[in-house]
Order: sequence, then structure tokens, then C-alpha cells
Amino acid sequence: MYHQLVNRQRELSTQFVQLLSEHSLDMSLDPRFYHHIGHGYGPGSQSSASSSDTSALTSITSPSIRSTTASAAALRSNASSPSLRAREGGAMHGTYLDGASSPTPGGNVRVVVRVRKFLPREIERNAECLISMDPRTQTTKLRAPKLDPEDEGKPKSQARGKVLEDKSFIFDNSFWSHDIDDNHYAHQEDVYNCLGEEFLDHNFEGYHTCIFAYGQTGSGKSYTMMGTPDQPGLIPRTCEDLFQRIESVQSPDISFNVRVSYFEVYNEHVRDLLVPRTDPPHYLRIRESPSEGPYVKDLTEATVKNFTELMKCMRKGDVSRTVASTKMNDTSSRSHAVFTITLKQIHHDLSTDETTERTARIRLVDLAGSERAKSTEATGQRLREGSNINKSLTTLGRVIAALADPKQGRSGKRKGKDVVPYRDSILTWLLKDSLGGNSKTAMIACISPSDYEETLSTLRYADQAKRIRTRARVNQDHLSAAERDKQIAEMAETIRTLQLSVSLATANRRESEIQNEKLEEYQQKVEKMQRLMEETKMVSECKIKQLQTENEALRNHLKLALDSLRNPIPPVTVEKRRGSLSPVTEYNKENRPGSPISDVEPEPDLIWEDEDTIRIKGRELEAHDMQADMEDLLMDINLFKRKLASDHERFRAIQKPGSRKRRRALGEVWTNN
Ligand SMILES: Nc1ncnc2c1ncn2[C@@H]1O[C@H](COP(=O)(O)OP(=O)(O)OP(=O)(O)O)[C@@H](O)[C@H]1O
Repeated sequence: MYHQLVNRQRELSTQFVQLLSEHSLDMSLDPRFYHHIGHGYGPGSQSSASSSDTSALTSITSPSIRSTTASAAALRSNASSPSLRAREGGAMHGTYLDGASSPTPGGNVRVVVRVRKFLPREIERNAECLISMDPRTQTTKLRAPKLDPEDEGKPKSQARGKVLEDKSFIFDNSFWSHDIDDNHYAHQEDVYNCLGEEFLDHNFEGYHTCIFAYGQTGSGKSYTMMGTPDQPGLIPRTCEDLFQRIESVQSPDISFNVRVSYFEVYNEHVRDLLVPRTDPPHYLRIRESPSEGPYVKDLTEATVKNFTELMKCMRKGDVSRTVASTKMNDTSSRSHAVFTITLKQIHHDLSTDETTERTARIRLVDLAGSERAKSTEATGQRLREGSNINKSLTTLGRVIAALADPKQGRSGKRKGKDVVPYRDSILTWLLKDSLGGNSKTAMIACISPSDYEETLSTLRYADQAKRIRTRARVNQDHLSAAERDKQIAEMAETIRTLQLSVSLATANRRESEIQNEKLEEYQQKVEKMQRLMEETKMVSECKIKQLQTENEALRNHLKLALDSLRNPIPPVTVEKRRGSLSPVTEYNKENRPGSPISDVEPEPDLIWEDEDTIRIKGRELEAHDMQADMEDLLMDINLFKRKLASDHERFRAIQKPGSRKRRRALGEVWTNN
């Protein structure tokens, strides 16, 4: 019954697609009309018709078409999300319509072109629009600018300037965003509906996707990818739709996990846009894993639970991105920005106890624009940036050319791998999988309306990219209950080991933190003690010096005194002159103010004394006093010495249990002593 329903759905879908193809001419004028159907079934998509068959089959599972079929309505019973639609359609069991069961999985790179409106500087110089688009055939025409007036009428061979020709290209979509009053004007919403929505379908089906905007500087890449707050571009619309779809899923069997990362490639370096800028900038390394290919090591991957959280991450990255004003664009991106959303869907079937995991990577790339130094008039840093941008875009061109080369498919796997110069630039190396591997990829070629040469170059790149075939596959893991249990047990073991090492590390860290604190405290104490010791030492030295000086002086003094006692100076005989007065009396007599000079002779016993006796008596007295002083002083010195010795003993005892540093510190003090 189930398979009958699926087959019936396919039949009806195929009939519907045929019907659309037959009547496409009547309904093809507005791309919005057929955007649900997927590329290749839009009228006029001849250029990619052959490659789009498989993708078209995928898009048949899109809600718009399914809703037209009775059997699909039955299938849709509990599934509004594409993931569940795919599951019901058998995708979860490996019967994907354009997946593993398809002879040509992946399909061609989808290429669309968008032309922007005139900018004020172009209006000022009366620029003419060289682009025209036919929405019926999705053709983009580039008209050659008017000839140099002097060359008019001359044959091509005689023309002075380069002879330019009209060119015409067909793409999967040609978005006319030049004149807002035109019926076919492609708004931001139209670009999303035509491309973004379908690619999100692929993500829910389990495919990796990549959409990148390419074009010269100022051609509208950032406007298309990011947009403005009023006119959000492809990236915010994808994010919003993603969470709307997740939230619309009512089934308790399915759970989602969404993670985002955002980085820029600036001057051939990778910088994480989800971490604040540092000076000097912190660049990340690129590694390669056998399963995932090249990846950025240590890149932040933030888990987001809703649209608001996702937008917060996006804005954070936008603010951090390297942008500068140039002559060609006021807000020129000076780096390639890669915004990646990883969508994981986990479906658990209660009836069979089986788990199915699908992981899809949504890569949205806003490339920096190619620029001519002559047009931008860049110098210094801007010139260096420009040359790095051009270098990586040239490598991208070479990669596209190599992948588009029909020999690439035939030349055998090994040789083909060697020929593609992915490693020649960081950008192509990181986009390796998206450009030629496991991914459904789209290129949006943005063009300015009035620059012939740059536009021609972009259109040629885009035309070449149409021929690239990728090898997209559903990224799905199917686990039985036993396998899941085994995985859970393995993970539990890993977690246990990790927890153990983390707790060990934490304990070690805590212990070492305490030790550090103690050590610091200890060192502070040692330093304080050292300072104290130095001060004490200085004071002691000073005291010792003073005492030594004093001691020396006293010693000399004592020696002299003792010498003079032992060898007294022979008494000098002084002639006793009667009548001579003692100096005191003399003084008293002569100098006492107002005292009359008396002629009365004083009593001889009281006044006259033997001079030698007086001198010896005086010296004896003096030596006696001095000896007493010296004895006191020597006692003081001995006391001080004992005190010093006991201090030494005490500090030595403290020094013993201390650290090496402390020992050294104290040791210095000791040796200095
Ligand atoms: N479709 C459009 N509609 C309205 N304005 C547009 C459109 N496309 C681009 N613009 C305007 O053109 C200017 C240049 O666009 P944008 O910054 O997106 O160019 P870019 O290709 O990203 O340039 P660069 O490579 O220098 O970063 C901006 O002012 C933008 O608002």
C-alpha cells in the first residue's frame, strides 16, 4: 500500500511536470509563478535543462506540487516539514529520487544572474544600461557600449579603441533588479523563493548546499546575500524559513539541532567572526580530515535554538567583518565571508526503535568583489586587499574552469583530483567540497548595469560554472536500537573518561591555585622579613660604628691618662712670688664690678697651695672617673654583642624550614653581615 502510494505520487508528479513543460510558454513571464517547481522546469532554462532533470525530481516533493496530488495529500498527513516529507517518500531508507539511487546524483551547479539598479554615481555620469533580460528564456544580453565617435562608420579593423561585441547567455534564472517599475522586477523575496527555498528543501532532505555570490565590486553581492534591515537578503530569509519549518514540526519523534559558524578570509587568513576582534588579529588554521575534507580548526560553532539567536550570531559576525569605503562602493567587503548553518535532524521511530540522523551543511558565501586598481584608485592597504581578493578570485576562476572541463570527468579520478588547483588559495581550499564535491551548489552572478568588461568577465565565469557537476549525497546515518545502545555506551565511556580527566585537572588546578596563594603569601612574608632584617642590620652597623669610634677615643684617652699617671711630667719649679695672688682672687679683685681694689693682703694659708700637688690630685680624680666610664662602656658593648648574637641565633632558626627563595633572601642578609 505504502509503495503504491509513492509510485502513484511519482506518476502524478511526472504528468504534472510534463503538463507544465507543455504550457510553459503561457505562464513563463514571471519567475515567481513557477519558482516552486524547481530549476530546469522554469520555461526557457534550456541551458541547464539536461542537468536539471534530477533536481527537478527532487523539487517535485516540494509542498506546492505535492498538494496537487491526492495521494500526496495522504502522505502529508503528519508532515509539513520537508524532512518528514522525504522520510515518508522513502528518503530515510535510501531510496532518494535524486540521491543514491539516481544515476547522476548531485547535478550541475545552478547559476543565476542578477543585475542591480543604477547607483547615484552612475546616474551622475549618465551611464547607459548595457543589460537586458528575457524572463521567458532566462537570457541575459550584454550590449556593447557605443563606439568612440571617431570610430563610428569605420570598419572594425580600422577602429581606434577595442571593438566590443554584444553577448548573450542563458542561465537558470536571470533576475532583473534594475528598474523597480518593471513588471518583471525581481525583489529580494523573489530571489529567495526561486533559489533559497528550494535549497532549504535539499537541506531538510539531508544534502549539503552552498550558495555563493560572485561579481565585481559594488555589483550587489552583499545586498543579495545579506540585504538591509528593510530588504533582508537570502541569508536572513533562509534562517527565518529554517526555524519556521522546524517550529511547524509537531512530531515528538523528531528533534533538531542547529549550529552556526561565521568566518572571513581576509588577505589569505581565516578569522572567526563570532569572536571579538583582537589586536593583533587571531587567525585560524586550516586542517583536513579524511571524512570532512578541509575545515577551519577551532572555529566557533554556536548552537542556536531559534531565529532570534541565529540572527544575533549573524549580526555579531557582520559587525566584525572587514568592510571599507572605496571609490566603487561605500561599504565594500574586503574579505570573503562564509556563513555556515549545520542542521541535524534526529528521527526516532518508536515502533522499530530505530534512529535516523541527517546532517546538512548550509553554506552561504558572500565573496569580496573583483576590482581594478584603476577604477578603485586604491593605494596602500586597500590596494593590498584588492590584490589578495583578485588573486583568490582568479584561483576560483581556475578551479571553476578545471571543474567545468569535460575532460575532468573522463580523466580518471586521480588525475582529475590533481588538476583542480583548490590549494592555490584559502578560499578555494575551504570551498573544495562545495565546488566539486558533496554539495548542491548555486552561484549568483551579480552584475552592474553599465560596466561592459567586468560584466562580460562575470558572465563568462558564470557560464563556465554551469558545466560543473557536483556529487551531492544524502548525509544520513541509520542506527538500529542495538547500534545506538552500543554508541551510547561508547559515548558514556568517553564522557566518563573525559569527566575524570576534567575533574582531575580541576582538582589539580584548585590545589595548585591554593598552593600559589600560599606561596604568594609566604613570599610576601619573606620579603617583609628581609626588609626588616636589612633595616635592623643598617641600624646595628651604625650603632657598632658609633661605639667603635667612641671606644677608640676612650681607649686613647685612657692610655694617655694612664701614661701620664705612670710617667708624670716632672714638676716645673715655679718661683713663689709673695704677693702674687691666685688667679681667682686676682680676678675677683680686679673684675668684680664695683668692688674697690683692696690693698689688704689675704690670709696666706687659704690662698697659697703647692701647684704640683694640685695637678696630681686633679689627674688622679680624672683617671678614676675615666676608668669608671670605660668600665660602664665596656659593659654596654658586651651587652650589645650578646644581643646581636642572640638575634643571629633567632633568625637562623626561622630560616631553616623556609623555601629556597626565602633561604636565599635570608642568606644574603647573613652573608652581608
Ligand atoms: N538589487 C539591488 N537593489 C537596490 N540596491 C542595490 C541592489 N544591489 C545592490 N544595491 C546597492 O548597490 C550598492 C553596492 O552593493 P553591494 O555592497 O551589495 O555590492 P558588493 O557587490 O557586495 O560590493 P563589494 O564587493 O565591494 O562588497 C549598495 O549601496 C547596495 O545597496
